[in-house]
Amino acid sequence: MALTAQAIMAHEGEEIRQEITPRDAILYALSVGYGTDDLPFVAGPTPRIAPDMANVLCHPGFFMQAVGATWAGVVHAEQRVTFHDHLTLNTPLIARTRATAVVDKGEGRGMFTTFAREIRRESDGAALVTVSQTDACRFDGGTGQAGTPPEALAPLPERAPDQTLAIQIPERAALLYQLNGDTNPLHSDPEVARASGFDAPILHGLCSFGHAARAITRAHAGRLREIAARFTAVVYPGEALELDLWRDAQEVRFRLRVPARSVTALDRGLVRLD
Ligand SMILES: CCCCCCC[C@@H](O)CC(=O)SCCNC(=O)CCNC(=O)[C@H](O)C(C)(C)COP(=O)(O)OP(=O)(O)OC[C@H]1O[C@@H](n2cnc3c(N)ncnc32)[C@H](O)[C@@H]1OP(=O)(O)O
Repeated sequence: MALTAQAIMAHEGEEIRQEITPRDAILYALSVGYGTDDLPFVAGPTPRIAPDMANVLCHPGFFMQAVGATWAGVVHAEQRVTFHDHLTLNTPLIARTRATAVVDKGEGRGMFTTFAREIRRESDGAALVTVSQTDACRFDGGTGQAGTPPEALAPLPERAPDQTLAIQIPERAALLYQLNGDTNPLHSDPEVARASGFDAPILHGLCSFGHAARAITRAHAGRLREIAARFTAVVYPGEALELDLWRDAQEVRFRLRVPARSVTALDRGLVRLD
C-alpha cells in the first residue's frame, strides 16, 4: 500500500512505560563516552542520569518502519530535546509518540517525518522532557505534506568557533550503544549498511549526539534546558571527531566534524542552559 502523509499522521504508537534503573543509567552513560572522569554518572548504586538519556526513554522503536517506510532508506535527520524537569531513578515514566509533520520532497526523492513524545511521570502526569525526532526516508517520497515541521534550526555563527574539543569514538561504540534499545542492523551488519548505501555499519546518530552533549555539559556549567542538532553526515565507529562550540550568554551553538573526511556530522547544534 502506498505510504501517505495521512496514514503516517494517523499512526499512533503504543503508550510506553519505562523506569530508569541504575544499570540503565550507567549503561547509557558508558555508551556515549562517560568514563573514569565522570564517576557520578558511571559508578555507585545511585548514578546521576545523563539528561540526553531522554533520547532512549519510552522510545517507540522503529516508528517509520512501522508505518511502512522503506527500511534501507531511513536515517535519523534531526533531534530536539526540551527539558521541563529532572529525570530521576526508579520513577515510572510514560509516553506515546505521534507524528507531527511530513515534509515530502516528491516521488522517489525522499521525505522527512517528525514525530514527538512528551515523557511524563506516571504518578502525577508531570511533563519531564519533550523529545522530537525527524527521520529522513531517502527511498520514499510522493506522500504529500502534513502537519507543521519544526522551525528550522538557525545556521551557526559566521565567526570562528570559541572552542574546539576532540572526541574519539571507540571502535565498539555502536555495538555498545545498541543496548539502549536501538538494534537497527544498519549499525552492526555490513550487508545491511551496504544496502543502505554506506561503506560499513554507521554509528547511531544519537550516539554522536550523546558524545557531543557530554562534552558540552562538561565544558559549560549549567542545567540543560534544550539540545538540538541536525544529522548531516554519517559517522563511522572509531572515527576521531572535532566539536566546535560558540557561546553567547546561556546559549551554546555547536557542530561536530569528521576532519579526516572533511564532513560535518552534526550541524546547527543548539544548547540552552539555565
Ligand atoms: C530505540 C529505537 C531507535 C530507532 C531510531 C532508528 C534510527 C537510527 O537507528 C538511524 C540512525 O541513527 S542513522 C545515523 C544518523 N543519521 C545520519 O547519519 C544521517 C546523515 N544525514 C544525511 O544523510 C542527509 O543529511 C539527509 C539524508 C538527512 C538529508 O540529505 P538531503 O536529502 O540531501 O537533504 P539536503 O539536500 O541537504 O537538504 C534539502 C532540504 O531537506 C531538509 N533537510 C535536510 N537535512 C535535514 C535534516 N537533517 N533535518 C531536517 N530537515 C532536513 C531541509 O528542508 C533542507 O533544506 P534547507 O537546508 O534549506 O533547510
